[in-house]
Order: sequence, then structure tokens, then C-alpha cells
Amino acid sequence: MFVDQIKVFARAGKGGDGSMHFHRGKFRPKGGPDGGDGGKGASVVLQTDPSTNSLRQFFFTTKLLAKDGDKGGANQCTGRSAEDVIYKIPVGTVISKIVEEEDPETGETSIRYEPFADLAEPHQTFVLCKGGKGGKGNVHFKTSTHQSPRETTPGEPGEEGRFHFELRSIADAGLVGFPNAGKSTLLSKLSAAKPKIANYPFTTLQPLVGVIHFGDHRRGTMADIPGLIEGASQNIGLGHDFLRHIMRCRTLLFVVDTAGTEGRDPISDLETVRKEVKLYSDELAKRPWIIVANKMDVEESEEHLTRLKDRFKRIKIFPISAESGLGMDKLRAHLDKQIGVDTLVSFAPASTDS
Ligand SMILES: Nc1nc2c(ncn2[C@@H]2O[C@H](COP(=O)(O)OP(=O)(O)OP(=O)(O)O)[C@@H](O)[C@H]2O)c(=O)[nH]1
Ligand SMILES: [Mg+2]
Repeated sequence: MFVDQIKVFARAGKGGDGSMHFHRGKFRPKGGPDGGDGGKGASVVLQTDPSTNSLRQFFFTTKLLAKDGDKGGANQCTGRSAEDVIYKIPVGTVISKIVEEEDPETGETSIRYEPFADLAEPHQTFVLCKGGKGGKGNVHFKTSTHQSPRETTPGEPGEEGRFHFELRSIADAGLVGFPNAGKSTLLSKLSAAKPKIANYPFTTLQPLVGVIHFGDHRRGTMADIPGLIEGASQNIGLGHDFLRHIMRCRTLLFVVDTAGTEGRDPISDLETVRKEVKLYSDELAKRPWIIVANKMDVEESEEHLTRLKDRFKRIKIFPISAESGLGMDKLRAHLDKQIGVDTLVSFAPASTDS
């Protein structure tokens, strides 16, 4: 189950009430006020965790509640503060506050999503709902004219609200494949992005997102992701980092070097990459994917393409040459259908009402 948006309710803890108490010593039966302050209520805190890539946990826990602070005690004892609760969320989660508004004329309520936070950095913490402060004990209210105050203040309530969490993907489509397959070359031809291109592996070390313009205000985004190798799912090289970026793409383009440059075999390359993706995440393996058979300008490619079609019968294969432009129109038209969005249509967050 890939949960990339969810609604939750969160409430921080209330502060403990201040205490009303008078000192009762053996020799001072009528002592002064000594009621202590209440402890702080706990906050609901979010923290981005690079090892999480789904909001699935909130599917089961839609109420994020934090504990109240303890009441103040006799002897000027401050009540215990409650410990903040920390929820881990994926990097790239966008938080909106759900605000209900009533139309003064019609009396109808409508719901608005108010941008609240964009948690894009790893290990970033964010206080979603702040815990209430503790109330004051009666010890604070003693004055020269008022020796036995009975006043205290209650603890403040914790903040609360309804929120919408949405996992923003880095791109609509992601380029996945062995190093040197031509992923960066392809992105540079489809978009205005200028990734580094070279005939050695791991030229690309950081994902780079380009915008593809399909015409008529239609566009989509594509991420160039560093090459994957065998063992990536066990975090060999920068395996997990790369795979995590792939997780954040809606649809995947598996790019292969169909020419089998330097004695490589495009079929086993693709099988290896698919295996690594599956080992990393079953859910990722189920994402929509196509094969981009690159380097078709090289003579040896035809024969490999026939084998590739034989081996992956049910998957769409696009034979192209990113370098010469061969087959690019077909690929572009397919991408427009899959990921193209009309940018003139105003964007509204998808409804998560069940
Ligand atoms: N003949 C031919 N060569 C290509 C084609 N596309 C890319 N190349 C060459 O293949 C090499 C690798 O290209 P890149 O685009 O850097 O490959 P990459 O998949 O991004 O590689 P990494 O970033 O290392 O994972 C370069 O020398 C490119 O010029 C093509 O369609 N035909
Ligand atoms: Mg590259």
C-alpha cells in the first residue's frame, strides 16, 4: 500500500493546573501558600526520516495525541512535564492545515487547505502542535496584603488541529538504469536540464529534475537518477540513497544500453536492475514502468532489441537513440499521455475524503 497523502487529527497535551495548597508544618498549622505550578503539556513533533518513504503508518494512526502535564503539588513542587511525542515522516512531506470556514451568508461550511510546512530536509523537526504551558500555583499570588491567596491558574490547553500530509514526489517520471545507459543524455534531450554526460559510470551523483514541455501548456517532470548496480538494494555504493529517489517518482523509465557497449548484455543489465528494485521495495517494483532501449544508432543494437522484446513481452519498449533523436517522438508522445499535465488548470489538493 503506497499512502502518499492522509488526513490526521493532532492534539498536544494540556499544561498541568497550578496547585492550591497551604503549608501545614508540625509547628506551623497555618502556613503560607505553597501550591506549585503545573508541568508543561507534551508537543506533537514531526521529524523527517530518510529511511521512511510512505505515510502508511498514519493510515492506522490518524490521531496524533500527546500527554498532559501533571498538576502542581504541595511544597511548591512543579508538576512533571509530559514528554513530546515524535512521529517520523518521509522527507518531502508537505503539511497543510485543514481549516473549516462557514459562509456567513449561506451558513455552509467549506474546507480550505492552508500551507503549513514543507519538510524537505532530512532529520528536520517540526512542532505540529505545541503543548500547553503549566498553570501557576497559589504560591505566586501571595502579596503583603493578601497572605492566603486561593488563586491558581489552570494549565493552558495544547494546540490542536486537523492536518493534511502529502508526500510530494520529486518528479512524475524517473530514469532508472545501469551507469552509462544514457539516462542523462535522454533527460538533456527531453528537457532544458543540462546534466553532465560522460562515458564513465556514475557521472551522475545527484538526482536532477528537468521539466518536459509537451506543448499547449502541458508539462511533466522527469528525474535523472544515478545509475544502479548489483547490490544497490543492500546499500552497496550509494544504493539506498538512489533507490529512495526512485521511490519518489510516479512512473519509471528503465533505460538500457541496447548496444551492449563494452561487452555488456542489455537483458541481464535490465534483469539486474529490476531485481535490485524489487529487493528494495515490492511496492516500487509494482510501479508503472516502460523500457527505453537506448543507443539504437549502434549496429549491434537490433539483435539485442529482438532478444529484449522476447524476454519482456508484456512491457512497452521504446527503441530510441537519445543521441541521434531516433524514436524520440514516440517516447515523447507516450510521456505526454502518462505524465503530461495542463498547467493552466488550477491545482487543488486531491480530496482524501473517504
Ligand atoms: N551511441 C550512443 N551513445 C549514447 C547514446 N546516449 C548516450 N550515449 C553515450 O553513453 C555515455 C553515457 O551517457 P550518460 O547520459 O552520461 O549515461 P548515464 O546513464 O547518465 O550514466 P551515469 O550518470 O553514469 O549513470 C556517454 O558517452 C553518451 O555520449 C545514444 O543514443 N547512442
Ligand atoms: Mg548520468
